[in-house]
Amino acid sequence: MPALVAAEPALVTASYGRHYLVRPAQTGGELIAVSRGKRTDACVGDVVSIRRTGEGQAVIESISPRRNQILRSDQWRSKLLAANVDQVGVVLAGDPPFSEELLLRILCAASVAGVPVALIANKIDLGEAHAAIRARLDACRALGLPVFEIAARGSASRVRDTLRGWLERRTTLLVGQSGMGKSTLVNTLVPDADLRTQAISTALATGRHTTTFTRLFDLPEAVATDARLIDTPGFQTFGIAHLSASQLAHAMPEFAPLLGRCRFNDCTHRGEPGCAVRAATEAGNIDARRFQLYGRLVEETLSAPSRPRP
Ligand SMILES: Nc1nc2c(ncn2[C@@H]2O[C@H](COP(=O)(O)OP(=O)(O)OP(=O)(O)O)[C@@H](O)[C@H]2O)c(=O)[nH]1
Ligand SMILES: [Zn+2]
Repeated sequence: MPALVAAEPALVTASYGRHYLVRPAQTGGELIAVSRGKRTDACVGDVVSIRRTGEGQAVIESISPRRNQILRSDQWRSKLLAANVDQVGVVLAGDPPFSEELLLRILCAASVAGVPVALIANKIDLGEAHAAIRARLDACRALGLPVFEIAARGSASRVRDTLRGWLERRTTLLVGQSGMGKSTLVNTLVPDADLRTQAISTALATGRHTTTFTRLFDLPEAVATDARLIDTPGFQTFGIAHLSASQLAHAMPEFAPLLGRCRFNDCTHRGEPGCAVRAATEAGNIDARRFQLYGRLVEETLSAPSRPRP
């Protein structure tokens, strides 16, 4: 049957299971979309080709090539968080204490995707808890990661002033362990986020009004110019089964000058004799905590029976 409706480009602005919201480039607004056939792997940030099927509805026919994609995966399946982003912001806090292992997983996934990361240390009003993570934040700064310090529940204008320059003219993927205050931050940056979330919940019939889906917001001009924010549900795990041991080693910036200097070409920098990375750690030139966490991640990658390749 010939197609009666022309295909048009659109941006995926929300995803929940097989249901999407898409914004047609020509008309703006939002349509509810499903993907055609069995391929349901569009994600927020994708540029897709759609065809309208009825009032406010469309099918996704194809996905444009991505310039990058951030995904998490276990040994069985991988889950796309977002595509075509300029940067990742990791929200963390001292209370509850953030997991440094979880942070390293995100850093590795973003590094392999070629996407820069900044840390957003929240809840600085909790003086003691914030002081407790300061040394770890400094270790990240020493590796070249920007670290912003905010109190999302405090002054909105201060939060905006701190983040504006970093947000402007970019698409930012915001991720975080549950409880770090990411929702509070999103509401500070996008004042009508809750209302819009409810509208999306209704449209996608998610049945819940919390962030159980990923969505893209345009930041108000008053907050940041030409900026988009992709909010993801908070998580407690972040699988990186799609990464190889070598990719993990290359995702550690402090290993870079040492790679190729170990005795064995295929050194995984755990227990092998003549390992230059381990020697540097023992000499105090590499942060021992990060080296230890890296070892854990490599162990997990090497013991995974098979890795899904996206
Ligand atoms: N003291 C303090 N508490 C904050 C701040 N920002 C957020 N919180 C609190 O931290 C708790 C978690 O905040 P949420 O914004 O719900 O956290 P979330 O990271 O979105 O958590 P999930 O919904 O589980 O993903 C809430 O009780 C917030 O009120 C802050 O700047 N200072
Ligand atoms: Zn080595």
